[in-house]
Amino acid sequence: MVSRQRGLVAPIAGARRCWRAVGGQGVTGLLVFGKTGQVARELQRLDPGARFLSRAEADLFDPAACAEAIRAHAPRAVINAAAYTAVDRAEGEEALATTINGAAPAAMAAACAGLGVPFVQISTDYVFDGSGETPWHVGDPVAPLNAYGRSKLVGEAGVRAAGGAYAVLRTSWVVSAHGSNFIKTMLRLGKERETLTIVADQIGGPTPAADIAAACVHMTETLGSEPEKRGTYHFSGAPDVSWAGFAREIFAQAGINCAVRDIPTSAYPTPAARPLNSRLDCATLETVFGLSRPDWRRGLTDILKDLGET
Ligand SMILES: NC(=O)C1=CN([C@@H]2O[C@H](COP(=O)(O)OP(=O)(O)OC[C@H]3O[C@@H](n4cnc5c(N)ncnc54)[C@H](OP(=O)(O)O)[C@@H]3O)[C@@H](O)[C@H]2O)C=CC1
Ligand SMILES: Cc1cn([C@H]2C[C@H](O)[C@@H](COP(=O)(O)OP(=O)(O)O[C@H]3O[C@@H](C)C(=O)[C@@H](O)[C@H]3O)O2)c(=O)[nH]c1=O
Ligand SMILES: [Mg+2]
Repeated sequence: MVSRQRGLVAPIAGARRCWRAVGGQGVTGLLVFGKTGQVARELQRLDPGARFLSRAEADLFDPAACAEAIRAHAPRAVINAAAYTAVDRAEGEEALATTINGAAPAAMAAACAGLGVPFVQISTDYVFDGSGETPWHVGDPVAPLNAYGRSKLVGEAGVRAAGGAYAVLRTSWVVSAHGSNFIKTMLRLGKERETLTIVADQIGGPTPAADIAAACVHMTETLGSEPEKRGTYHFSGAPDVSWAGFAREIFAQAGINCAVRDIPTSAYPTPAARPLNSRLDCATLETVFGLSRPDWRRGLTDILKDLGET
């Protein structure tokens, strides 16, 4: 479990005191692309002294401008929490998604490598084709089923090619009190309907954005002194569950009286195909960075409290 209160944050806070303000652009030296997204907001909560770049300040559609922003801020570390995340819309906008999710992180990673500072890129379970039932290892073959997954894969390759002290952190099913996500959709629909039909054959790990933010910060800290830990890692909440099972737990914890009926993916057609098996084997992250899978049920409790639902 990533401890948001003690284990993880305290040592980071200690390390933070050693950092000096860089060019008046944030006091901790951490530069984050993204300001309004789920992970970006949790990073703000965790490290309010970091510098967060909005789309107006750094548009990922302009990768060179993103690299220039990094050089201008001269940060101690960079986390990319911005991305094109509209999975279905990406089917009709793959070139746009590929610039934002592919070329921009590649340019950021190259700028970070040039400055010798750590860079963390967040990627996705959607790089896998979802076959089988065993959890995906980091070295398993990738074969995305949709445009979003392909665009994220381009980003992964670009970040690796840049070298430097990078980490590609693949996560899945991100949830928080902010932005749009499955918990918020279920709260809305569950109050309107008596029954919902939800796919029960897509299995994965819902992951609280707060835990991803804590993991990213911890990884930038570690990579600063141990760049040999660069690489690709998996991080998802436990236990693995279907979307239908996830919906049931949301309604149970929120006290919403809405029945969930299991359906197969084939009964819920969407523009983008989604993987059935999104289970991620997160063992390497635990071995190398000491970060274990957070229990998403506890994260859900926190999110419902944040939303004023409980
Ligand atoms: N959401 C999920 O379920 C999952 C997400 N991920 C990955 O995790 C990371 C964080 O995702 P999450 O926090 O959910 O993202 P959100 O969808 O909540 O937020 C996306 C962020 O990216 C910004 N953004 C989008 N396009 C641009 C652009 N052209 N230039 C600058 N900023 C832009 C948005 O800004 P604006 O407000 O201006 O639109 C917003 O801040 C991403 O890399 C994503 O691929 C991985 C697995 C699952
Ligand atoms: C609203 C609804 C959804 N569903 C299904 C559709 C889908 O398979 C699943 C989840 O729906 P979403 O739209 O939240 O799924 P989606 O936006 O594809 O979520 C993905 O986003 C990207 C960014 C990622 O990287 C992935 O890890 C994953 O989190 O629930 C139902 O079966 N019934 C419903 O009533
Ligand atoms: Mg979505």
